[in-house]
Amino acid sequence: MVKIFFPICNGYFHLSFFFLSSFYLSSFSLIQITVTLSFVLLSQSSLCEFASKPNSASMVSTQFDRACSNAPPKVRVVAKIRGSLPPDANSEAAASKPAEWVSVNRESSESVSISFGDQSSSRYLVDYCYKEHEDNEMMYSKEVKPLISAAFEGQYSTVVALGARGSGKTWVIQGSAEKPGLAVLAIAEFLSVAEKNGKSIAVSFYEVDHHDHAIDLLNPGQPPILVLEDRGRIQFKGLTQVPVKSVAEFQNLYFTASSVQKGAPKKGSYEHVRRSHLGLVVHVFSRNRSVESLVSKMNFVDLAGYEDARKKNGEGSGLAEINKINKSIYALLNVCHALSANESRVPYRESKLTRMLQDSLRGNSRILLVSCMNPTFCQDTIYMVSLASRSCHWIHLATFDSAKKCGSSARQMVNSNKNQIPKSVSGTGKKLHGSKLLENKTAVAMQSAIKGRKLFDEAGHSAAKAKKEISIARVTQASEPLLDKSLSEAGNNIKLNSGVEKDNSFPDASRKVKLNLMDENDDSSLNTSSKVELNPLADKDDSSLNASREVELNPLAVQGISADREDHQGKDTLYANNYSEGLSIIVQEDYHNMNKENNNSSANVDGSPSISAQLRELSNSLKLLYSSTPSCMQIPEKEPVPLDIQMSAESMEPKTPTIKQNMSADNRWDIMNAKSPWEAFSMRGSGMKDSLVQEYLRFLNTADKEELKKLKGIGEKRATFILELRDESPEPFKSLDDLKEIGLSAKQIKGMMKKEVGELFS
Ligand SMILES: Nc1ncnc2c1ncn2[C@@H]1O[C@H](COP(=O)(O)OP(=O)(O)OP(=O)(O)O)[C@@H](O)[C@H]1O
Repeated sequence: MVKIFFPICNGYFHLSFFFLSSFYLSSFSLIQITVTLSFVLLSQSSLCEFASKPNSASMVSTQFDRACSNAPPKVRVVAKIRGSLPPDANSEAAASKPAEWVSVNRESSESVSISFGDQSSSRYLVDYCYKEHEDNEMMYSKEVKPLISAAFEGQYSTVVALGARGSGKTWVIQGSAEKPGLAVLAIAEFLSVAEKNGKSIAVSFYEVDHHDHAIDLLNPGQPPILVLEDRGRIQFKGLTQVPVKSVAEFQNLYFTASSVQKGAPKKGSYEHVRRSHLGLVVHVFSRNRSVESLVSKMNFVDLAGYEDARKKNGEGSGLAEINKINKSIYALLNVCHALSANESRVPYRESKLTRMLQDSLRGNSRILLVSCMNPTFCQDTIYMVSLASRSCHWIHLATFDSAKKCGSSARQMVNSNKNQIPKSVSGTGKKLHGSKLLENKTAVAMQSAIKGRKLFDEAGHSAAKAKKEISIARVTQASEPLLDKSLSEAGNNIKLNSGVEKDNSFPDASRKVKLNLMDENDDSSLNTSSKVELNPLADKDDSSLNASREVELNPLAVQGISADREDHQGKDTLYANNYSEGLSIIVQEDYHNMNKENNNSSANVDGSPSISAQLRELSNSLKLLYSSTPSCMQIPEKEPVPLDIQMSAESMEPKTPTIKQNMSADNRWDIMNAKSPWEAFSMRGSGMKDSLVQEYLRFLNTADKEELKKLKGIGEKRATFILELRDESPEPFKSLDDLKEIGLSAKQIKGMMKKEVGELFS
């Protein structure tokens, strides 16, 4: 028996599954128990589905959201359909039929939805969409000019153009000599206001390449720019600032530097595709140029074109570059999402670009994402728009659902739920943006679910990788409140079969989801193999939860997803992509439903334990099994055995195979097989070096300020900085390379290590 409840609230499928399960409690009797599991399925696909359904309720939501928060949104997302040159000048433009491919629908006074081709059921919510005939001037006066006035009052801001290749990003940011882009138009305004107010303007121009190196384009040939942080203030080592006094001077500088960067390639030519992000920084100074007199900064970022790596045939540097560039695009969108969700941890350190922009993104700064769209069919454009939309419109999507559920009495619902829910599941006790609404239970659950996971990453666009991305640790951790008791203690074999039955209306909120705990048709019942797999989304009934030594929660059955992807390729690829985009499962205790179920179960006539007790038992067991399973075991490869030995071995006693544990940690296996004492000695030496480095990094990640200062090369300033880094990320140093973040060169790091080791023998 399966009951499904959704949606509950806040744009996430909050599914409560009531399972009727059977398992043997003893070899003689079959007792059926009902187990309640509450899953909060937080998935990008579900977000997208809500994005695709911005009906009248979304209007309510957007208005409601804005009404709840007087402050303008931190991240604003607008779309821009690329314009075209006259047909004879640009053949692709001639073929463009935007009206046929991109549809824009007004959803409210503050949002529009975008759909592509005949996929009118998939719509992406953005704040505004500029059509192909609406030029940069229009976008500038509506979106950018207000940010410039704010810049003179100290507000930092960042304008980012993102999109597929050839979607018009450079056109939007830089423009051409005849048709200036946003950056050029902005400089004119900056100069004019600066003159009136006695302020001065300087610019910097850099690129972040696929190696994640930031290169100064106004002073090329120098080592990569270093991003340093001193008492919360970001400083750049190696980034030139050039004062500008006129637009012509700026244009000259800007266009020259960007053409040098691009090596003046023919745009659109595959071999010469630019695979780097371009960043322009406009610094506003109150007096002369100095850190102290910096009033604010405004950034213009022309991201490298997004390209689906799977489309590139073959391997090699091109593929690796695409992957790296895509990764940094996801990193930026993750940051935007974290900021718009007001999360406590913002993953600035995941890419150089986000580090470069860090001080312009945080605090009360504003971000404008311009999602550039190709006017003709382009799958990458759809993907980019969906990501941009989700990076900030998740909150609207969230309220959409609340509004739908609660009608006009949304506020009442919030209040009525208040008492039932923990204030903060995540423990950070932090508010969400504009969020009285989000005080309700599912909002907290949603916030918690968003935390600790990346929204956008490589897996987001790859079904196969999506499976890997769902880490055992994360899901297991998230399941802890529920999975509380020992299965092995209970000594029972329990099978959980779960399946998703998808129909053609998959993207609709009404898609069918079925989870079975008991499947009588499944003849693989009571499998006592050493693997536990909980697979709540599988088309086939081949997933089971078996008592085991190894626990794996796999929310995306590869089979299911691959099939889905293939089915939808072409016509419905978008759904497949959305579906595969890192669908995450966070298992959480839903107090309400749990109580309800407990009430039912407390009436067990056969005197069997209550459902919650049994559930606790079951979950504890899983936890125990998982914790007792060594996480890193490797079985050495078998040596080929000569035939004669094989034959004689048949008569020999069976032997327990040798199992090597954590080989990489101590090289024990290699050392055992070393051919000479010297080889063994060298191996041991390098093993010791590794562990010393690890110890050193662990020290940097955990020691207090006074202890840190005991290290050679770490003074008051660096120690403070290290502690600040730890506020951002609990483990900022994962390799010696990360020490560059605190301004140490590779040579200095080596020297420091040598001194530390030398000390041991002194
Ligand atoms: N509004 C417009 N009007 C006329 N032509 C345009 C417009 N926008 C873009 N184009 C043309 O479209 C082509 C691609 O534009 P652009 O170089 O800006 O794309 P891009 O997204 O920066 O590309 P890449 O990803 O390769 O960096 C260029 O030839 C550009 O001149």
